[in-house]
Amino acid sequence: MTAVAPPAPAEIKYTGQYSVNPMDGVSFRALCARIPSVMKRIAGMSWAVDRTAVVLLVVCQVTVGLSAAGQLTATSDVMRSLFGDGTVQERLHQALPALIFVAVMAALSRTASAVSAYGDRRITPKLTTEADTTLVSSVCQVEAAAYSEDGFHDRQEAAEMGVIRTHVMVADAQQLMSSLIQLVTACSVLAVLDWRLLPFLLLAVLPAGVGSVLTARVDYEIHYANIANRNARGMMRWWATSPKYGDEVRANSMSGYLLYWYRILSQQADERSLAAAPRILRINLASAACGGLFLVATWAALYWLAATGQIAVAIAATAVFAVRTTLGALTQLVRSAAAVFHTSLYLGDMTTFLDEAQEKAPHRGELTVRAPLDEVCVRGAVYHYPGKDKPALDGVSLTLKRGQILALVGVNGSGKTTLTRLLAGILLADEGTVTWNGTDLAEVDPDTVWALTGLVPQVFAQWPLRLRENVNLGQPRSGGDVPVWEAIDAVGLREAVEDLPDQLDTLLAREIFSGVELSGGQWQRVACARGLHRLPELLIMDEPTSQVDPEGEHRAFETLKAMAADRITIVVTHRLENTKIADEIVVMEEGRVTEHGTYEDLACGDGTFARLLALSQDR
Ligand SMILES: Nc1ncnc2c1ncn2[C@@H]1O[C@H](COP(=O)(O)OP(=O)(O)OP(=O)(O)O)[C@@H](O)[C@H]1O
Repeated sequence: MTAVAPPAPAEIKYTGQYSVNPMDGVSFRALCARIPSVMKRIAGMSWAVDRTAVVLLVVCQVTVGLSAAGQLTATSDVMRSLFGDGTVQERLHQALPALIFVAVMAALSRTASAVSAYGDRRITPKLTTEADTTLVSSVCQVEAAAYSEDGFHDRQEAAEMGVIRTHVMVADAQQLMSSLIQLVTACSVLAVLDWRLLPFLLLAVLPAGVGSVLTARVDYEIHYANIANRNARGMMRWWATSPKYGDEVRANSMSGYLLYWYRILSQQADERSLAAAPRILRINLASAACGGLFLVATWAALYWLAATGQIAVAIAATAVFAVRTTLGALTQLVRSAAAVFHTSLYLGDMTTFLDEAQEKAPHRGELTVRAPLDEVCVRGAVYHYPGKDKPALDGVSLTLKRGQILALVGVNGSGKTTLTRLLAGILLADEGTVTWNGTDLAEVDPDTVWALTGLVPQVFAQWPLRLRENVNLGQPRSGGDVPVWEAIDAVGLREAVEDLPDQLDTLLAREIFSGVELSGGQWQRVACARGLHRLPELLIMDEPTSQVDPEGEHRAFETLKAMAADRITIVVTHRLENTKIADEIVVMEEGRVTEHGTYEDLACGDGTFARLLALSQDR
């Protein structure tokens, strides 16, 4: 077999309504004007997580600033004494108190800086956790339809960067504050010495500030252009490295192609970064050249003032310190302002996404539904997935009564899963209604619906939790472990669980130290046990036994029959023999119900069900 070179992955572009970089066309002034509002937001977020630490930070910043002013003023006294009259010993003796004061101020400044770093360490982890959990909970709470919207996941990826930036946010804001305070104090001292030096100094650092903001903007542009690549790369990384898919990757010799794909995606992102490098170099060179020029002018002005006798040599010597302190504070100020600005870009994405998630959270109504659930009724339901012209459901009507088992069958893509999502209120119909006990789900608080629902989906989660929580999903029923064992018995898993090292306490995640892995069928039995453990009013099982052996499957369906009287049960299945347990079978085709009846009616008829049944027995 000749090896064929693999096709390169398509260039992924972040497109659609949200693909426009929010920074495009925004003026430099507008960019700088964002900084105070970002500082306010950072202060607000920090205040919310740790007020004491915020107060500590402010006190420390003020202390650092005041001690800088004290050091400068005392330095001026030291210089005056050193350049004054008398012997060297006398002049040194005279300068001693001011020197001691400088040392005390320096110690105070260092201590305040250390305490301030402590304050930062107190706030930052809480802030990051807060931002992270807010993001996760917002995504968990959006209407399920939002997941199908174009670019939703990409915007979530962009928002993740805002969370990551919270690591440095407080440190950046704190440096900005501290350099601002130091600057004000140093400038005041310098102004008292000779105000004519100030404009030169400002001009010396301004180009660095402009350069930093422009560089931050270019960085963000690259970040924005790479969002889709990062998103796809992250998913690919997980799928390629997760042990769950390790066999498939190896036995199908996929590693080569996956790595090739992963590398190309990374290279596409790198190319964008490299293309921007010359722009950043030009910005940095220009800002360094302008800054250097003005700095030379500052020193020249100082020299000229001293040489022409306009300021005393002692003052000029102090001015050297003041210029250095001011320069340091100014440089720090522009750097941290640029960093805060940089952070603001990512925080902007995060808050935009959180606002979007808030908008997409269910706003359905205040009505509630309560057990017992006697009837679920679908009337003329139509549903389109976002961006799709063809409806996934096209005018479905049916009524389900308490105690009834309904089987949903049909070819792949005929709309069975979508119908179950509407019945459980996960999706709302575009047209028509779904009612529970006569109440339209569009007006009901969805939490009250889901409190009465148990869903075993086709693709179920394998939670990295202990076995107990994998069954009760962290919602234990009264009776301790008894109901958990009952659910485990109902799916025939007791023996396997008893063999586990810690039984119900066993962690089901091979990737985590001391965790164990179950077989595919055992995992599916656990998923079924979850649905049964909830004793729901509406139980939906979508292909619940596709990986389970015949004995387990038989047992699961026997259990369903035994439990059916107290609920409405829906089973989606391609194994048509299993539909014998159903009181009614509904056959779906292209989003419509085309046949319904009992197994005997449909099997003896000449419709789709009979055709599919014959095919399933034709071996
Ligand atoms: N999240 C989604 N976003 C967009 N389209 C979707 C989504 N889920 C399903 N669809 C589309 O809706 C149609 C019905 O899908 P559905 O999953 O309901 O079919 P099904 O009958 O359950 O199929 P299967 O037997 O394969 O499970 C299909 O055309 C499918 O492509």
